[in-house]
Amino acid sequence: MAGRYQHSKTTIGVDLFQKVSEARVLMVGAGGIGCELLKNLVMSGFSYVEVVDLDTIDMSNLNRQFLFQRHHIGKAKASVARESALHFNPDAKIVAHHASIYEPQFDISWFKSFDIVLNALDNLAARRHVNGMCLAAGVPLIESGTEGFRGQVTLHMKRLTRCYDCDAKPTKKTYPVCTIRSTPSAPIHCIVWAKSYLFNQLFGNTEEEEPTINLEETSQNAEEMAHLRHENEALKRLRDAIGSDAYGKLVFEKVFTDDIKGLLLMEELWKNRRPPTPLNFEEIAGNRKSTKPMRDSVEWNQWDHKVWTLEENAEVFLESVPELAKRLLEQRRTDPNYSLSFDKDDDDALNFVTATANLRAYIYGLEQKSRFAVKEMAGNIIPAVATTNAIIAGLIVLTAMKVLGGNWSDCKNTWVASTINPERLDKPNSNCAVCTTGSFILTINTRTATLRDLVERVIQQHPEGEDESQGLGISGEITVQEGDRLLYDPDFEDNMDVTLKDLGILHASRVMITNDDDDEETKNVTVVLHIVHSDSLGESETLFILDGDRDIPPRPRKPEPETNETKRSANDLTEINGESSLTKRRKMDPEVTAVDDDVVVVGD
Ligand SMILES: Nc1ncnc2c1ncn2[C@@H]1O[C@H](COP(=O)(O)OP(=O)(O)OP(=O)(O)O)[C@@H](O)[C@H]1O
Ligand SMILES: [Zn+2]
Repeated sequence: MAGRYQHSKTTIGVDLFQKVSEARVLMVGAGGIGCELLKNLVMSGFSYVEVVDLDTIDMSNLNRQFLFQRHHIGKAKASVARESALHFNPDAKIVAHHASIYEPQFDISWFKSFDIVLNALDNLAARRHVNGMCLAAGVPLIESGTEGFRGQVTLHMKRLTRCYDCDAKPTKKTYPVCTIRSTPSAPIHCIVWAKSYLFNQLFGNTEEEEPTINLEETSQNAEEMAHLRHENEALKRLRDAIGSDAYGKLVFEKVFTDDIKGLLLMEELWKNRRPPTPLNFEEIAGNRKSTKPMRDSVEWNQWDHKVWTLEENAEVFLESVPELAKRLLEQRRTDPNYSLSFDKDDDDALNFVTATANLRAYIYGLEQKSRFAVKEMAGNIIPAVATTNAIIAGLIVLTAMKVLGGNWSDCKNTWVASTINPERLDKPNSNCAVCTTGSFILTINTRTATLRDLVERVIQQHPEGEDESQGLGISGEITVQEGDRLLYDPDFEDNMDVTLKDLGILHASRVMITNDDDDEETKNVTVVLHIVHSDSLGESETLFILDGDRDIPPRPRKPEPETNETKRSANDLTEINGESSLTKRRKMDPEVTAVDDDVVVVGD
């Protein structure tokens, strides 16, 4: 043991030592917090840990994810974290899964096999998924996050404390649609336009993700809305030219010349603003004779940090459009629905967004930015601090020990800023749409059962006079969804005779049932069904087995959850709501018009 420090019976007491060494721990995420945490766990006497991480090691991880070294680049984080942690305690049993936590192998019964779950994740959607699974499995969850010098550790246990979703998460940074589309007044507005609007319009999924203009037309903005709609239609037509040699020039002239000329006709807009100046393609790019790219005349590092000239921006724009178009068309040969999404680490995408944002900024007389600065602004980059991760990982282990020792009254949620602030645990939020919903495990043969079986027999069958376990007995108008995907509502019965399997409802799928009828008693009830596939159930015998929260009948909830601004995940401060909540929001709020990873454009 020389040179190695480990907790022992003497440092934490015989009883707790026993509980800790017998505990089955799940750690999700082996990044900045996860590396620190795994090392702490194995050195604190934990002897069984399963680690799940979907990623491989990147050069940029090495400065703080100290279980990884240069020769590990490209290898799975989970397996390398395991190997390295075993050097600290060769007796520990660590099981590594190089996989996403959403995979069906990580189903309810697997979650139930753990005594505690520790999240060391970096995104809201995965956190929400684990929260839902822990609620359904009845396993305590320790949630954590860091952002620069700030971080937090929170403890969640079904019915005892608030769940991860009890507190509303800050919504995405929002911008009025008119500021982004017609009257930008800061460089960030041009970056958002380039990244969230034009990039998606040209290379995104034009069927599903197309940002549309849904604003109510008022006399004030009717003219502007009509113009924006017209702009959008024209861009759609232009997309047919994708792949042609002239595509870059056509897009350039449309968005930097014609659309701006159209906007100038709306004199009202420019009464108190500096009017934009349309660009002239021929003057800026049309007459260039040299074929040597302008960037070749400067060092790469300088090129990244300097603010490009108008001509340089035009050149980069005209290079990046065909590059991205080529990639899109190649992929669409095998997958017609393929679309690109903006990634700050994709050189062509970043070049496109930098050049586009700068050309637009020039038009509006705004400051232009270097590629380096645009990357930071478009990617919402906040540096990770190893010390914060270490503090948080230490607090996670302390909290886990209290939970395993049954010492719940001593457990705290902890917020780290310039000081470490413990707070008592709060009771669940009675308006939380996640932990107040009934959650059931539905065992069913997904290959033979149809959506009709699910709706009419599992969900709607009235239990009156029958064995309670036979159905949920939810009456009235219901909606059945899987994630954002609508499977059934009273106006959409197309899939009724399709099997669950053919509808993509498989083992470990989660199906959400919402009762939308007007009856005050049952209004807004949401129930989650965790699907467990079983080959042995079929039509001739038992169709399904339902197991779950019968002791908490589904109860009404108010539509808006309580907000608690001070209690949010540090990681989520710049992070945005997951896809599903955005879609929900889009349904509720017709003014949410354009959506991407970290920006929502809303109506003025
Ligand atoms: N759905 C998921 N399933 C499993 N692991 C996940 C999932 N989503 C994220 N992760 C993992 O969570 C970890 C979070 O770690 P961290 O916040 O340090 O991010 P990172 O990707 O390593 O670093 P950075 O984002 O700063 O480059 C990552 O290793 C990531 O692969
Ligand atoms: Zn909750």
